[in-house]
Amino acid sequence: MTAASTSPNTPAGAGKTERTVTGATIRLDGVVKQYKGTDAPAVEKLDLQLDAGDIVAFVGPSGCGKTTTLKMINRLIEPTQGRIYIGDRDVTGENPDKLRQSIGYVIQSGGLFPHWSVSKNIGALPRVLGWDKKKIADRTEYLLDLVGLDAATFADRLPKDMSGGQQQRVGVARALAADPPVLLMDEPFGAVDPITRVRLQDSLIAIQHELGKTIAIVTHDFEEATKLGDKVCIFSEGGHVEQFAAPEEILANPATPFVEEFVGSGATLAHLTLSRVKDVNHNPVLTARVGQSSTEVINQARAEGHTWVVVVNEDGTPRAWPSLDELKTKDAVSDYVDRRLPTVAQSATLNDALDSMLAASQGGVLVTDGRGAVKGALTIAVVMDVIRGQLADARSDEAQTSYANYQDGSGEPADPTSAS
Ligand SMILES: Nc1ncnc2c1ncn2[C@@H]1O[C@H](COP(=O)(O)OP(=O)(O)OP(=O)(O)O)[C@@H](O)[C@H]1O
Repeated sequence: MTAASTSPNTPAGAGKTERTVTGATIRLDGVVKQYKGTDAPAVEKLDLQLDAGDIVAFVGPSGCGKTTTLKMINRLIEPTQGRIYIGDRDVTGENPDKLRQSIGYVIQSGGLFPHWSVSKNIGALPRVLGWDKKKIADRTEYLLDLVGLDAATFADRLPKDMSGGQQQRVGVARALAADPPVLLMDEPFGAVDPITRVRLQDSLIAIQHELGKTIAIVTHDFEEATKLGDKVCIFSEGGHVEQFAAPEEILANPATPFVEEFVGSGATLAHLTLSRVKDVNHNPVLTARVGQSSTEVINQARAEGHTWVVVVNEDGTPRAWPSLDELKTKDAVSDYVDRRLPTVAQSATLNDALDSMLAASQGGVLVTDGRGAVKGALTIAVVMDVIRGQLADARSDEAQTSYANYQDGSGEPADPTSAS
């Protein structure tokens, strides 16, 4: 079930090409949940298949049954009827504690044990499974690196001494500790600020590209759903599936009036969330290291037509982006770190890139790979060009009477072929 294979499909969404899949298919077959003492089921007869290696985002109005559906997969909530399969296993009758050892679970704010260090939190399930100390320590280090935290700095910290975003990263590392094929995430990024949220989303996409788990994620945010989801499942009351499709398909062809209304007037802008930083041209940058001769760097930058450079660490992560005039003030490239440097991952959307520029009051943003190394820069002019193009396309699709072709009083567009 966890053998590596290559997905035969290349679904849209998080920008997939050929990739490793270690996840398992999740299948809900006629699943019903009726809570005791309620008149109507919270989830009525749900049939749903989440393909191995996909991220599936559950969205819909409050109370429609998203969380109930998610928690039935790991049996934190017991279905009233129906069967649930993970891979070939019918898990409906399995011991729930055992089942949960093979399903990662991430909740808002990470849900860490507050009095345990980061490494103790991550090693919790491996210890229950009887792994030896060395294997647990190696796995912890690997996972901290995977979620973008330095093991030497964070392994012994208590959750209270970390930011919300860092705690959430540890929450993801802990959920992946025993290498489960399935990861369930319940509003994982609901409690962090918007910039941290974008970083965590990009991190999840990078992790998913590396691991290929099957991930179900509940979110209130349609934009987040379209960014993360290979497929988005839009629920209405009673766990009724209004549409289950790739985000592009939902935006282009809403299946029901409910979906149309849910997606709403934000649909045009939501298209922006489907354009990724990696899909638009970004400019090359010249990188420099601390201690390099400023004259040398300036000469090279001039020869290549740059007016500024990016000072990077050994691993390629950026420290600062001084102009050539700033470089000139010192003999060697300084070790200054600019804490407000705007960066976006290649998997980020153009919306994210714009947010990042606006938050830093800059006309550009550095583009980084999954591990944070600088790959180039994106300017506001490039983003605006793409937005203009998309808005023009969206408008021409709307086939409405426009200012230019309106004929007085008729309410109809003028016939462009008739002479008047
Ligand atoms: N333990 C419970 N007992 C009775 N009813 C419940 C229980 N838990 C949830 N419900 C009801 O079941 C329905 C679905 O709840 P659920 O939490 O799955 O919705 P949701 O879509 O995740 O909502 P939200 O977005 O607000 O978190 C709601 O009407 C809710 O009030």
